[in-house]
Amino acid sequence: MKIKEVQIRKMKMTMKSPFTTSFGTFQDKDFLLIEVTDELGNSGWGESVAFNAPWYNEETMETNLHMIRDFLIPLVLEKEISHPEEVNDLFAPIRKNNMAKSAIEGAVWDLYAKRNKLTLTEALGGTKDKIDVGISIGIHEKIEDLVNTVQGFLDEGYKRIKVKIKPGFDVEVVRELRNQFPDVPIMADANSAYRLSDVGLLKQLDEFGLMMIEQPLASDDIIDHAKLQAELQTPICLDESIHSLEDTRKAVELGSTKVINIKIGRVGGLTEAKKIHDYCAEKGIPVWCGGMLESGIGRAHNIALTTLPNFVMPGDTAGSSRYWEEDVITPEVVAEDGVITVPDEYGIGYAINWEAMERYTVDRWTFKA
Ligand SMILES: O=C(O)CCC(=O)c1ccccc1C(=O)O
Ligand SMILES: [Mg+2]
Repeated sequence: MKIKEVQIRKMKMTMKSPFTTSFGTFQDKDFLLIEVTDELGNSGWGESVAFNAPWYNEETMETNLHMIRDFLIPLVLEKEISHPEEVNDLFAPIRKNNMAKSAIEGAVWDLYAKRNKLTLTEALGGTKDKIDVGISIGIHEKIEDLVNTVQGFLDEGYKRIKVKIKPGFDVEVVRELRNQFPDVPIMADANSAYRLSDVGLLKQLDEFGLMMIEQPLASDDIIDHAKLQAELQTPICLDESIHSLEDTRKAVELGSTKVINIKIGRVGGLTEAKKIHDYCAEKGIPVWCGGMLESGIGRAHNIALTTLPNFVMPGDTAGSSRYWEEDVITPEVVAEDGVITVPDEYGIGYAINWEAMERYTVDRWTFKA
């Protein structure tokens, strides 16, 4: 197939409620959507998960716009691509900028699946028709408010509770949650808020039987995480530190991580995500799919990825209604009793809600050969 046209849409959506992590609060989401069109008129969609500010990683919506427009689109336009795995090779001359690459690569996967009358799940080799999902809950000023929020999501049926922690909002919070919810699978995500010297404090979390602690130490570290894991009973799960299969291999070999959170954008696309999945399956490392507060487009990609067999733990892919008054896809993603039914339409499996799509679009650019 040949990519004849690429369109970038700049989107502006506002989440129903603010989401606070150790590095800042999100509510307004400005992000990019990509639509690629082939010579037969088929189209595929991808989402850039870069945020407005470079808090989670160094990319932003604006750096992604620059990379996509000035470097990545020229590498795919008019190229003969027989399989989306080739997009990685086309992008190889460009260093990093994984979220920008992933936005286009994801669109090419959707296009490829639709053109070949496959679901994205089938194109990836996924094996599930339903996936279990958990929910990620931001930092709340008051522990009692957090307890109420957790109870609400448990009532909706989410299979696992992830809470954000940071220094000063950690041991007591987890203790209270464990008291209130003795049997619920709970995990904590620190988003790199601690140093190895906090080992004493982090060890105090061991008594609460957390499923795992996500990214306790620096986003560029795998050495100190290995030292920390040797001291902790709670399994460490790396998020920010993993950008590729190579990073995964090194972290697993060092013993820095016992679980991996795979985010498609962070690793540069579905092809690399699948490679990480396959490697972890071989090594007996369970994986789950992380989230970046995506719109329905990115969410649909996450669902398809999660159908691969070694996604054995509930991910952060909650239903659309957890984030948005109205999503850009139809039907919206629905989590019923913590289970999402994998769509059976071709490609990402959801149609565009054009009315919402246009309403949330603030700018757009079209590129042709
Ligand atoms: O619901 C989601 O999409 C996941 C939310 C989440 O935990 C998160 C949100 C923004 C930035 C980083 C993270 C994270 O997984 O670390
Ligand atoms: Mg995380």
